[in-house]
Amino acid sequence: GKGTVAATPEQGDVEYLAPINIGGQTMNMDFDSGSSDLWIFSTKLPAASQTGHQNFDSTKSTSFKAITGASFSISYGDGSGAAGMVGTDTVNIGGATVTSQAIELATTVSASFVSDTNSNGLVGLAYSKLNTVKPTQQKTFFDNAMPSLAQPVFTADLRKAAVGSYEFGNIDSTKFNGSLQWTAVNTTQGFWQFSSTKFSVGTGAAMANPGNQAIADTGTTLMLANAAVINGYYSQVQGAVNNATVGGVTFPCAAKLPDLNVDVGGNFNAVVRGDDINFAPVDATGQTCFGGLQAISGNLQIFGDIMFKSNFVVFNGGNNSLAMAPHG
Ligand SMILES: NCc1ccc(-c2ccco2)nc1
Repeated sequence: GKGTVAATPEQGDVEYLAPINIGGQTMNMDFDSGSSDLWIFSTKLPAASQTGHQNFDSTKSTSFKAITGASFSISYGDGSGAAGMVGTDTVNIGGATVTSQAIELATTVSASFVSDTNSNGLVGLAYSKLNTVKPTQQKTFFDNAMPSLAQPVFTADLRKAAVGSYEFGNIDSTKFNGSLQWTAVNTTQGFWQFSSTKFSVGTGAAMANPGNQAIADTGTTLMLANAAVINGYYSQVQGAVNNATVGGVTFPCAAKLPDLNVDVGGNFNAVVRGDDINFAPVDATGQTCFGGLQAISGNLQIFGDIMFKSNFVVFNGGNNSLAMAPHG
């Protein structure tokens, strides 16, 4: 089988939401290739946390089964998190269906999830080894769906301020230009991870970024790269400054932003368009803009939605590889 759902950006492309059906109930969810729990807002939450959200009611699903004694607890890089209980139910994403998918019913969620009323949970699409359910770890939707998918793949087609799509089991060649370029991924840490040891800015010379890795993460808004990339890139942007008050690099909104070229797995170069690196104005005057490329320390970079806006991405769970091509 296969399934396709629309991926709709929140205001400002902060995250992309897509509908899934759980035991007959539709929930708009944040698909996250950087984590591996499918958790949902539920009627088990305090009433105040449920306000404004779609809340899954397990008592209204005839196919829901609790997993006695199972629980989950997850925290994300941005400090947000959720925890609760676990059951199984039928999950249908655009036609791709898993009859006994572990669904994690939140009994507590952090404040930033409560206030993000467009999102009613996450669909984790990284490797199942990262799943937080105890005492028995559970599988992701993609792992469970794979054997019945026409191809063992899912694709992300995320667009700047426009509706895109997530697709399971099929690669829609009308959604990208040219040919897909492939790399193997390193699954050791449970991410869709690859090396990225070179980069260039605009038409500039390639610069080394030795020992660096990156993950493809649809659940992170920005593109988080190490100091070498940040300095190499923003040294080419007139008026770019590290603005501690705002919390990152800003530049004049009128700045002409060069493309960023990053090596993927030593196999190909991915282009992140300059226009996609202009993330948003920092205030209503629209004079100063916040960069979509921001710093992260260490050598595991996080290529989030900013990278996906320039590239159609295929995740192949059959042979643990990943492909990219410019959007069509
Ligand atoms: N990268 C995982 C992830 C996704 C969303 C969120 C989030 C916090 C508040 C609203 O959304 N946090 C982390």
